Amino acid sequence: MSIFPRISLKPEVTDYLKSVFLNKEVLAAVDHQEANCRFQKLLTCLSHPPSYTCVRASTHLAPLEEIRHKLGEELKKQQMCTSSAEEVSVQILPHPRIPDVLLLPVDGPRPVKQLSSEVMVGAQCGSAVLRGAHVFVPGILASPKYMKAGDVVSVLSDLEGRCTRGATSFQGKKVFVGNGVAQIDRSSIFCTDEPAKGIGVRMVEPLYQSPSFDGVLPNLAFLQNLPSVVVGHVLGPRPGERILDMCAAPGGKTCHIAALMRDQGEVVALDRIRNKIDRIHQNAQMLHLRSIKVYCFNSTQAVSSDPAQEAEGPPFPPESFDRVLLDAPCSGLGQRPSMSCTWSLKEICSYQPLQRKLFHAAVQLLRKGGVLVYSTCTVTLAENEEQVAWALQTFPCLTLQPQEPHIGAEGMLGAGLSPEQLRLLQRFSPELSWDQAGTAAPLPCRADRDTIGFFIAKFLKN
Ligand SMILES: C[S@@+](CC[C@H](N)C(=O)[O-])C[C@H]1O[C@@H](n2cnc3c(N)ncnc32)[C@H](O)[C@@H]1O
Repeated sequence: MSIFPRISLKPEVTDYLKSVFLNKEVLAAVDHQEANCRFQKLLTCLSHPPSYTCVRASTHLAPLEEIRHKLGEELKKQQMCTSSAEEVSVQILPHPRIPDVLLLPVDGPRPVKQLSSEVMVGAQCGSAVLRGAHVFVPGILASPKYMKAGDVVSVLSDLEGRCTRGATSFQGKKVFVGNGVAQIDRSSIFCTDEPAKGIGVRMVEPLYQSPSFDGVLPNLAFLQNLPSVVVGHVLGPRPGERILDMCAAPGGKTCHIAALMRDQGEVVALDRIRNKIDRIHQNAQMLHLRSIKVYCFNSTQAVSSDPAQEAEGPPFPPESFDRVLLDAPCSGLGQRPSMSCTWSLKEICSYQPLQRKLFHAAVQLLRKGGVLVYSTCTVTLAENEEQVAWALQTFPCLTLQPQEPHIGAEGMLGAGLSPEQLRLLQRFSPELSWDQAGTAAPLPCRADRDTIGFFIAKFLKN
């Protein structure tokens, strides 16, 4: 059900996206009204959270059923703290086709009454609350003047990033995301030299209720969007192989790859941003994975000009890897929920050249007969199908491969790809089933459709 306004974008970005979703090839296949209706649904579903939470289970450490049982027990304990014993029920379902996925329904939107006491949080924090998080202190922008720990407050998300930090009220564009209990006085948030950390508002009546995974079985249950889990399976790593993850932080997919290899072989994880590298180490340690080697490195320069170089770390000689994952930096327009994006069209369009540079390095580093997977969490043609068309033309050694599992839709029309090529691509398009019927379907059926916007292409190097 829609309760939030459509995602707010700069008009130039809306016009651009509309021209993408109503491109000539699309309009030759479906009528204008239908294409426009899909585009409007996209803008609406992007501002709403998916109707379930996806957990990747560490099946390299324990069987799925055991993890499912333990998770159920932990979440029951969590619920007992806020509800009476009769009300406690936790539904955790396995995914019918993906052996390491557990799905938990989200209850929402719920009829929660907004209060007069308002805590304003940043848009990113507001989106996290809609996916089950509490409010952490750094996310708080404004609070009532005399707010004390223990006060019951409403939490609202600042849609356009206009709320001044430390304000006592805010009249700009905002949306209500639920009620909670302040864990900290206002003075400890804004009037200290040492910035406070930890939970600032514990959500007790969120608009969308889903379990908080903060500290719950951290080594066995890893929160990850369903399409991101699909990427690991599509890459298909095998024990003993050497794999490169070119854009790895925070390491969700790196760890999945190592887990699928039963921690046998080597997974090289690169990321350009130094302070994100620690997260890859932490995640690998938490999941007991030792086959991961992490380096802070610009992957566009990861190919060594000296083919005889035998160094352990980057740059690497050409053809050093059995499989390469290029989970590319992208405009991120598929993320849900996302109520506003303040980026200019120039920013949105800035990723295509960088992705191509990374692609060049990926193809060189892959051995003949190896597999390359390219993925993004965005919805544009320029970063997805157009990149595939460009890659097939630029690298005659590459051919598109079928994906397993293929639970999303096929590629989108508009980049000149043939119907056979489009069928080999996997595009997660939540707008295609954004209606009452789609969200009312039983969970395992709707899980594959009610996802973030995402794209996956799999290539073989001949
Ligand atoms: C989509 S995120 C990766 C998410 C990650 N694969 C996961 O599943 O947890 C893209 C990452 O690319 C990194 N990045 C951007 N440009 C890069 C470059 N030239 N070389 C290496 N990493 C880069 C960013 O720092 C960011 O962490």
